[in-house]
Amino acid sequence: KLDIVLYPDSGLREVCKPIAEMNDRIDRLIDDMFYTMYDAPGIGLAAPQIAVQERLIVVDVSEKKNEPLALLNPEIIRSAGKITWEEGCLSLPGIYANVNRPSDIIVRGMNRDGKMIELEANDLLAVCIQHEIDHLNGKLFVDHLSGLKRMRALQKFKKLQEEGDLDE
Ligand SMILES: O=C(O)C[C@@H](Cc1ccccc1)[C@H](O)SCc1ccccc1
Ligand SMILES: [Zn+2]
Repeated sequence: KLDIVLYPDSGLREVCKPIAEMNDRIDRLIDDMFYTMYDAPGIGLAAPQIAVQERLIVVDVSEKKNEPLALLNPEIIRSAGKITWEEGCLSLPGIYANVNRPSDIIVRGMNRDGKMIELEANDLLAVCIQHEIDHLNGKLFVDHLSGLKRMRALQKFKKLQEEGDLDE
C-alpha cells in the first residue's frame, strides 16, 4: 500500500507528465495504485496522489470491485449533459461538496496492455474519470466550488487535520 498525499502538498498542484510507453515500471505502479485505491477504500486514484507526477489513473466504480480500469494519458474528447455529485477526495479526507460536471463523456487513453482505447462513460464513472483527470492537471474538486464554499471546505479540512494532530 502506498501513502496517499494530502492537501496542501504541492505535488497535487503540478501538471503531470505524459507517459511515453507501457512498461514493467508502469505495470507495477498500476498494481500498487489499485491495491491502495481498494484499501482506502476509493473508486478512483490518480498517480500524483501517490507522489508520482505522471499521467496515470485507475478507477473501479463497480459494486463488486471487479471492473478495474487503468488509463495512461487519458483525454476527454467529447462531453455532454450535466450531473451534480457529492464528491470527496482521498487527498482531502472528510471534505464533501456538490460538484457539477458533464454526465456523458468519451475518454481516450492507453490501457495497461499498451492499446489506445476510446470509451464512453456515464454518470458515476464519468464523474470519477473527470475527477481523476483533474488530478493530472493539478486540479482538485474544491476548485469547482464558488470562492466562499471552497474557503469553508478548506477551513474545515484544516480544522480536521489539526484535530487529528491533537489526537496523535
Ligand atoms: O481522491 C480520489 O481521486 C478518489 C475519489 C474519487 C471520486 C470522488 C468523487 C466522486 C467519484 C470519485 C474518492 O475519494 S473515492 C471515495 C468514494 C467512494 C465512493 C463514492 C464516492 C467517493
Ligand atoms: Zn481526488
